[in-house]
Parts: sequence; structure tokens; C-alpha cells
Amino acid sequence: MQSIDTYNFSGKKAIIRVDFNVPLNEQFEITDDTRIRAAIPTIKKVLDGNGSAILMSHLGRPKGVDAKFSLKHIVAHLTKSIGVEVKFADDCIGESAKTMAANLKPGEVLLLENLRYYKEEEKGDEEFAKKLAGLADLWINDAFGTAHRAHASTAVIAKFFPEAKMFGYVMESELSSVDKVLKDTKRPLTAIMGGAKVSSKIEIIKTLMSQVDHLIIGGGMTYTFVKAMGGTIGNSLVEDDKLETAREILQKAKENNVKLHLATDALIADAFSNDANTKVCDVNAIPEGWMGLDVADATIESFKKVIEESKTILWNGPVGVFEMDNFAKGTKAIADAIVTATEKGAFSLIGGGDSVAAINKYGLADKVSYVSTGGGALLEYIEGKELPGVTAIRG
Ligand SMILES: Nc1ncnc2c1ncn2[C@@H]1O[C@H](COP(=O)(O)OP(=O)(O)O)[C@@H](O)[C@H]1O
Ligand SMILES: O=C(OP(=O)(O)O)[C@H](O)COP(=O)(O)O
Repeated sequence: MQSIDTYNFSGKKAIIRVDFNVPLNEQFEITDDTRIRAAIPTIKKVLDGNGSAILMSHLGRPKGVDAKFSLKHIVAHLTKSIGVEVKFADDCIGESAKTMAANLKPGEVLLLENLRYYKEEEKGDEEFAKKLAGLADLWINDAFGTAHRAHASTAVIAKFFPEAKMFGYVMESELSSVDKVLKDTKRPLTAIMGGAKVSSKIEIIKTLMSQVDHLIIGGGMTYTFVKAMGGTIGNSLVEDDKLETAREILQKAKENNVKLHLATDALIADAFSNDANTKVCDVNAIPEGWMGLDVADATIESFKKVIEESKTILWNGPVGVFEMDNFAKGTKAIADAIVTATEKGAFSLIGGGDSVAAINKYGLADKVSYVSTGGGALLEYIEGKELPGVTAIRG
């Protein structure tokens, strides 16, 4: 296995898979740049070694080419963060990318357009991976947040660099930090799962059931469970094809003696907007035309109690649409409760693009034990699953 510390980058072009899937506001400004800051040491290592860096990432989950998800939105910020002007190729493969990559000189940085503009990326298409590989002399995987995806740029590309592939510093430090944490888990262990990525994360919860003592379900994840139990959820976020998985999790909780804590009340809104009309209602009885966008006071109190009595806490996914001030109370309360538990001696691990954005928004990042750039990736690693992005390098 090659190491970024000892590799000779001089005159070489490194294609680096980073996770620049950062949260943007409606003006396309970056609201949390943790993932960009994390990647800087790897990029600088290549540049300082007289190499050049070709950066590739996804942003969001576009269906084909969509300017909303263009990585051009991050170029100015990235230029400032690295201290070197970042060139931008408006395609990740094709003639423009090829020419720009070929002309790249030592010390220069090129950012490629969103990999997910091509469906081949998520399919792990070999031809697509080969085209990306053709731009460079070596491959560095530094996208911990995306290491659980077996995509063209995160895993398949490895086969084109049998002798020239390595982890970047984000991957190295995330893996070793989490390994350390896992060695000695103090109980009770509580996982808090919220957010909006119901379909991918509900499968993760299923596996977590054999590891945790308490499982708190909040955020957009709530309503698939509520509906599975026969409640009425109005227009709340739901994944109807995961109702059976939710029922299986409820059953597993009973079998494994996991205490499952679901929201009991919700702050509901008549539109997905900070200006919407709002009211509090029972989580099982949300009227048609209304949607749950935050947890309400009774739920906050019960979640707080569980968190503050935990010895290890794992949090992924905000419990409300915290980006809108009127639906941020629950997420702020969870963050505060985690800080209180940490001050009492608990070990707290927070991961995921938006969860980290939330903890930073409240200025609490240095009051928790560990902040990870990965959400789903972190959870899958903790569960003991092989991450394709790790296997691609380590074999
Ligand atoms: N009740 C809800 N309805 C819709 N979206 C929600 C709800 N609660 C939280 N969210 C959204 O979930 C998103 C984060 O989800 P996710 O990507 O799974 O988390 P992370 O990035 O931390 O891994 C946030 O943008 C937040 O607005
Ligand atoms: O933001 C990410 O994951 P996260 O929401 O689990 O933190 C990664 O960039 C992976 O994105 P994906 O879940 O669309 O593959």
C-alpha cells in the first residue's frame, strides 16, 4: 500500500476523490465548509511535493445535469481555502477536462464538475472510471463521507492504479480515530438518527439494532415509522417502500431489548417554508396538507433525558429542518443535551454533512468528543461493514 507521506509527487498529476458535498443556501453560498477544510492538508501535500491536484466530487443527488448542483459554486471558496487559484472544468470527463488536466502544471489545482451528472458514477461504470483515471498518474481517495458508496470514483477507479493509489489524510485520520473509539464503548450507547435520507439510513438502523441500548428516531426519519404503525402523517416526508423495514426495526427493538424512542409530538407546517403557518400536534395525527418539520416540546424533553443519561452517543441527522429558524429548536436542544452529556463524561460522536453544519451553527463543535465528515459512512464503519472506498485502497 502506498502512503501519502512517502510518495514522490514531483511532476505527477494526482486525481483526488474528495467529498465536497457541502450544504449550500438558496444563494448557493456554502453554509458549512468543514468538508473543504478537512481536505486541504491532502491537497497541499501534493502541491508542496511539486505535483498537481485534480479534484473530483459529487454535490447532492442530481438527476442528470442540473446547474443547482454545479461544483462551480464552490470554486471561489476553495481558491481562498487552498491559497491557489482553482481552475474549473465544466465536465468531469470529455475534451475540456482532458485538455485542462493535460495542461495542468506542478502546483496547480483543477476541480472537475459534479461526477453525478453522469449516471455511470453511481452505477460504478468501468468505462467512466477509466476516463477519470486517464486524467492522472495516481489516485488518492480522501472522501470518507462517500466511502460507503461503491461508485466509479470512490472504488472502481482503483483498478486503473494498482501501484499508485493511497488514502488521503481525511481517510487516514477518520479511520484511525473511529477505530480508537470503538475499542472501548461505554454503555448505555444511544444512537440518534434523523435527517432526510430515509431509504439509505433506515437500512443502517436495522443493523445498528444489535449494537445500541437506545435508539432515538427524529427528523424526517420519524414519519416512515409513524405511518408503519398506522399513524396519519399528512404531507410529511415518507418512504412508502420502507414501511416494512420500519416494522422490522420495531420488531427487532423488542427482540434485542433496545429502547426505541420515537417523537410523540411534532411542530407541523402548512408549507416547506420558514414563513409557513405552524402548530404543534400529536405525531400520529398530522392533518392532510400539513407536514412535520421539527420535534415539539414533549419529545424534546424525553429525548433530552435519554441523551443526558447516556455514556456513548452517536448522532447522525438533524431532528428538524434546522436550516429554517422556525424549525431549529429540536436540533439545537439535541446538540445542547449532547454537550451536557459530554461534560458529564460521555463520549459523543457526531457525523454527517448537515449534522456537523448544525453543531457548527451553534458553536458547539469543540464541546463534543468527535466530529466526523461522514454520516452514513461513519455509521456503516461502526457497524463493521467493509467500506468500498477503504477496500479499494487496502484490498
Ligand atoms: N422533518 C423533516 N422533514 C424534512 N426534512 C428534514 C426533517 N428533519 C430534518 N430534515 C432535513 O434532513 C437534512 C439532513 O439529512 P441527512 O443528509 O440525512 O443528514 P446528514 O447530512 O447529517 O447525514 C437536513 O437538510 C434537514 O433539513
Ligand atoms: O453527505 C454525504 O453523506 P451523509 O449525508 O451521510 O453525511 C455524502 O456526501 C454521501 O452522499 P450520498 O448519501 O448522496 O451518497
